[in-house]
Amino acid sequence: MKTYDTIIIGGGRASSLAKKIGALGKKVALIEKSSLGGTCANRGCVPSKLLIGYADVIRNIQASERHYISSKIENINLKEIFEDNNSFINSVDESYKSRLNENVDLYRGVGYFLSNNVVEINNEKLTSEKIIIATGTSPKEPLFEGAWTSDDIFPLKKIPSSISIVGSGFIACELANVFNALGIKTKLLVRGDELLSNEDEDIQETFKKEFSQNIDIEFNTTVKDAKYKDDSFEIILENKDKSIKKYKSEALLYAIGRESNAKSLKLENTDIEIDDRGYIKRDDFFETKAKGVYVVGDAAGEYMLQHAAAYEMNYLYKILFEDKKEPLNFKYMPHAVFTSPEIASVGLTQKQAQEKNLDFVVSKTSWKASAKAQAMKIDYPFTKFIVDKNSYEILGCHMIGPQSSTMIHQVLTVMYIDNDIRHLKEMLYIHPALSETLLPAAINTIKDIEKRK
Ligand SMILES: Cc1cc2nc3c(=O)[nH]c(=O)nc-3n(C[C@H](O)[C@H](O)[C@H](O)COP(=O)(O)OP(=O)(O)OC[C@H]3O[C@@H](n4cnc5c(N)ncnc54)[C@H](O)[C@@H]3O)c2cc1C
Ligand SMILES: NC(=O)c1ccc[n+]([C@@H]2O[C@H](COP(=O)([O-])OP(=O)(O)OC[C@H]3O[C@@H](n4cnc5c(N)ncnc54)[C@H](O)[C@@H]3O)[C@@H](O)[C@H]2O)c1
Repeated sequence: MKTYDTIIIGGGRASSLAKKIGALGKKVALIEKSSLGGTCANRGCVPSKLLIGYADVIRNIQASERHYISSKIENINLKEIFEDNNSFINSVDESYKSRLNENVDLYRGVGYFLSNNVVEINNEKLTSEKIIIATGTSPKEPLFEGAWTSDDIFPLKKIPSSISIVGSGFIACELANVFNALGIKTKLLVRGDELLSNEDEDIQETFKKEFSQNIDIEFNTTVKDAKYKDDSFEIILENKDKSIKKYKSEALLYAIGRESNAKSLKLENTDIEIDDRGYIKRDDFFETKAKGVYVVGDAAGEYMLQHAAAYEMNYLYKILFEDKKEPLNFKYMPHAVFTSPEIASVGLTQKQAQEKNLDFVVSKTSWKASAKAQAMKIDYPFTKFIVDKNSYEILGCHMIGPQSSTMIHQVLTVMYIDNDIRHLKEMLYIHPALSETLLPAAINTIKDIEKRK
């Protein structure tokens, strides 16, 4: 049996953690069953955002008429686009591997527990007083044979001429935007009548209106049957009103959520407990029910976001190696949806603030006061603030419009340092940068609070 200072199971974001611990001169065993870099780098955030880069250029060209410029896309070289993306994906493992140091022993294969502090990998037994589980999630399986999940398009083996995407969350909307922009006939199949149902209702409403202008969406529908025959699916949809629709689509992709990878860990050999969704339980210091065994990132089933996973892993490092004594408390977890239109959000939605019976004001301010925003010649972008009436604390902020994911960082900074919306009113803005749109948004909110005092 080999003894290590730390064993890490799952080499996604945690491969950086392995490198950091190795740099302290400690021996680390890093166990990865697939490609280093995990979901985000190989089949998630990065390759999907690289594709969104192409989609953004196409959307701008398509919208040029707004600026009295006639333009026509002559050709979209799908082969080059996907080859580029595939070659990035093919480089990820090597790139992560090259960053590891001599103290990290990389084991390739599925790691699992024999007991609380013994892990088996490829018939070798490893032990450590510190074991970190960072095994992430996998896509929920498609309901029909031959259908894809997002894992099947990163890398993409065959470019379809048409694709149907089931789902209405982050992945379905981001990918529908990409495929549609690239000129691949795209249909989004939604079982209810909402898109991005976790967003604030005002954001959802504007998003649905704008997004539907580009994307062919079938709401209130279920795939009753899908048979792959002669290079395409024959899809039968049953709508809520029981009507039936039949059509063909070359590809069918399911983006209906993700599930825990905990099953592969043989946790029945340990004291580690899982919750009713199959995610590993932990305390405030990321420790599972087994002493010295920790769980971080998607494997804990809390946020499913790369920035959350990265933050947690850095924090665990501080707990284990830098004497950090306080638990990590994410008061505000931001996210963005990289679609067209783009959304960014942090904190409570209006509905959540109401459910919590908080004493708050809501403001919704168009970006149109800014010349830079006017220059974009689009009407819908706005910022919505939900702010505590007594303390001026920002409880939630929701944006929809170009570069929202960047713009929201100004709000995040205030929330992080000293959460009081009055800072956004008092600070100096470069005129007429897009961020300046936060000034009237803050002024409106504060005016509203003061009116009610
Ligand atoms: C299409 C898509 C787009 C996304 N876009 C974004 C985005 O824009 N922004 C964002 O914040 N998040 C995004 N995410 C989510 C993000 O990818 C995850 O939150 C992040 O990857 C979680 O990191 P992790 O290290 O916890 O897990 P993972 O990256 O999933 O890593 C877990 C690793 O563990 C390995 N593993 C599992 N079980 C075992 C075992 N028993 N033995 C050995 N190895 C094992 C897996 O092979 C994997 O490499 C996206 C996800 C997808 C699917
Ligand atoms: N920009 C980002 O940060 C980003 C991008 C992509 C993914 N992610 C992460 O990846 C996670 C997974 O993304 P996702 O889109 O798969 O999950 P999701 O939870 O965002 O959305 C899943 C959707 O599928 C629908 N659904 C579930 N079962 C269904 C069924 N049987 N038939 C039809 N529809 C069904 C749900 O109603 C929901 O709208 C997200 O939670 C997110 O944290 C983040």
